[in-house]
Amino acid sequence: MDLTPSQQRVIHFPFNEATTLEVQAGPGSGKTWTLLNKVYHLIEEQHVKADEILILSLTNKAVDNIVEKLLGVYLGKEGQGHLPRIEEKVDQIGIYTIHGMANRIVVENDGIINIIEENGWRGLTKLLPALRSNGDKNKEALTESINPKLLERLLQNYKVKKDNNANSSARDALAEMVKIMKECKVLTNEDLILRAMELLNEKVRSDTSASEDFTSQLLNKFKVVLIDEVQDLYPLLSPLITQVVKGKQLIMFGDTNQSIYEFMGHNESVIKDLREIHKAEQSQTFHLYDNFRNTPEIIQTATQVLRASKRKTFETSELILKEKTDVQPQLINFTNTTAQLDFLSAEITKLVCASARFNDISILSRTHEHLQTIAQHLSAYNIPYEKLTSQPDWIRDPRIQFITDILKVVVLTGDSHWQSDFSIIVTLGALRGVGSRTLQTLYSTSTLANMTLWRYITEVTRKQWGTVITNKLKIEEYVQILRPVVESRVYSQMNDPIEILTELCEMVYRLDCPLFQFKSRQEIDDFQASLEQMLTVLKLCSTNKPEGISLVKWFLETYFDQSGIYHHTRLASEATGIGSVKLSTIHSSKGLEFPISFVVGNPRGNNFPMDDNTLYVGMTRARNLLYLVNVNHPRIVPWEFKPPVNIIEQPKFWEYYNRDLARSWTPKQTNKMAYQTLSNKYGLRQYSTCCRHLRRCFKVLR
Ligand SMILES: Nc1ncnc2c1ncn2[C@@H]1O[C@H](COP(=O)(O)OP(=O)(O)OP(=O)(O)O)[C@@H](O)[C@H]1O
Repeated sequence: MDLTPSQQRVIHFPFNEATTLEVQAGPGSGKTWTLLNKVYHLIEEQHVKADEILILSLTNKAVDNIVEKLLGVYLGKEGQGHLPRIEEKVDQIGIYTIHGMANRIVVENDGIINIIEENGWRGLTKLLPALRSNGDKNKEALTESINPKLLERLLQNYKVKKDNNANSSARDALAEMVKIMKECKVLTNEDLILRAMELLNEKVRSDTSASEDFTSQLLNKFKVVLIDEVQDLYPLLSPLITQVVKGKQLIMFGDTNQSIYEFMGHNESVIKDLREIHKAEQSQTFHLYDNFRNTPEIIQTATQVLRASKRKTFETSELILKEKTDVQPQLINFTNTTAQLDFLSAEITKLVCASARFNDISILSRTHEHLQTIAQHLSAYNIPYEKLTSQPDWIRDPRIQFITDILKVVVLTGDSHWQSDFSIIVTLGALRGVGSRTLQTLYSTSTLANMTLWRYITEVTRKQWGTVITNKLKIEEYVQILRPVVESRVYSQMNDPIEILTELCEMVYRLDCPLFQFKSRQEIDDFQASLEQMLTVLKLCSTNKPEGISLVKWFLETYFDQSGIYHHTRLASEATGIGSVKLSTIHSSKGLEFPISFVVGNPRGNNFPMDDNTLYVGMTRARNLLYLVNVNHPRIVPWEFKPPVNIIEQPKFWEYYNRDLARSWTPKQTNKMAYQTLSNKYGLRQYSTCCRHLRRCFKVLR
């Protein structure tokens, strides 16, 4: 692809330390493409070394995308023959998510840490002393029925001193929570950023010019920092990024209309901070507003969603735009979920019969729950799909979190660098019959005795545990099952992923944990899928484990990053098969594009209007065909849309579509007969109802 004059200006912007280049760009204007070419130019023409370049983004997916496409840019320019040299060079570039960078700083200085997940919050709620509201209904107080989400919010407010509504006993309890989290080395994502900032500041104060560690390198080695999707940064991140950028060349790319994390705080203040790092005369702003992605019909409708003041007013004649298709975005509303789901599967079938590929299609929704319902429906029709979540499903599965915590207990207990009771609290607290009172008593008496919780439950006899604990047998059983494994250190010697997982599951099965009491076949299938993914990541770890560390420890230290690699490999290998429809939240679809997108609202859910920017991001992911299904937005008004077309009857559109994707196409490829046969055979509503009925019978028979 030839670079446009505006892209060229960014790429040829001279390299000078302590300068800022801000690139403001619209959707599909080639921001990422320009960033990649800029990196190539910095290294090959402006003589900046690969390991002096730092690229930061907010999501793992954006980082993966950059790594993969950067290899593509190099290969395009230098040819396949240079692959090993190119890979080595791209490897040297520092490409991180901001949390990934913070994590490296903290682990390098403080050792392994626990980033708190759903099960962790649940465990912590059990440690809260039983407090009652002080009677004032307007004041938020801790009660016995506090849920994990509420605790997370209360703690967050407490830390930023916004807890004026909490009563004094609630405040004491929150102070106690903060103390426990500190003792157990448990961090929230916000804590991680703040701790990284503290550590970086400590380095600034000491002389680190000769140090080789990562934290010092951040300050001294890198010369250029490129930040992608700068509109997604929120105020908490600002001090850390500002410190890293100081004195270097900052090149930031962003589109304020795609800012979708405003609930974390205003992005404008971050942009202001970044603009002020270097002097105004050392800063320049360039614009990219061409649109290579969306059809004019799509971008026009998407722009309509923005307030008039936010719309960029450019003469269309100045811009590079795609040709018109004459197929407007398709607006459709359903009053119930079944009808919506039936429409999705029927329309996907139609699209595929009309020459689209499964891989071309994305379904974007606001919530994971809605996507899960859609996923179940697609699997009933055997339509292949893939979820594009920022975190793979298996990591978010509470059962897998429990298994991983048990693995931490058996592998890390007794490790001198790992003085954390957290996994024990979380796993004990998840057992049947182990309530708040038991957990609180055990934890406070072990702290008083100056012992870790593990030492306390294994060394102090149960008679001494006190009378408050009524379910001592349960805890003894836990000790009996885990103790031999902890003491024998058997897991540290295992190298076979299947053996590790099998042993682990057998051990977990012996613990009486309600999480493993499945209520439906679907739950079993979901858990099995998660286990399979965990196994794949374990296998991956066994192929890249360095010398001198056990497989399980390597897994515990790196599974988060490794699962990203796994996810990626799976998607790549999939490209050769029949492909799959991509299911994603709008937030996770950031930076991606798809030939066809369905942006769907949930007709049954809490259907508050989508905010302008989120909807704008969702709509601008579509290259050629956009469906707006149950989209609830004040500026998307039905009477401004033409009635939906029968897409299989639009040969001109399919000619355009295939040309845009550089695929050859003849009208014969649109197979109306196939669609007719399928819909006659399976019907729409009938098939779905019958299918659900069959699944229910099947479950009973099993
Ligand atoms: N100079 C060019 N000529 C032709 N196509 C281009 C050019 N630059 C970018 N493109 C194409 O435009 C599309 C959008 O590019 P890219 O994904 O980089 O946009 P973006 O600005 O990052 O979008 P968004 O902000 O919406 O994520 C891609 O398909 C890319 O290959």
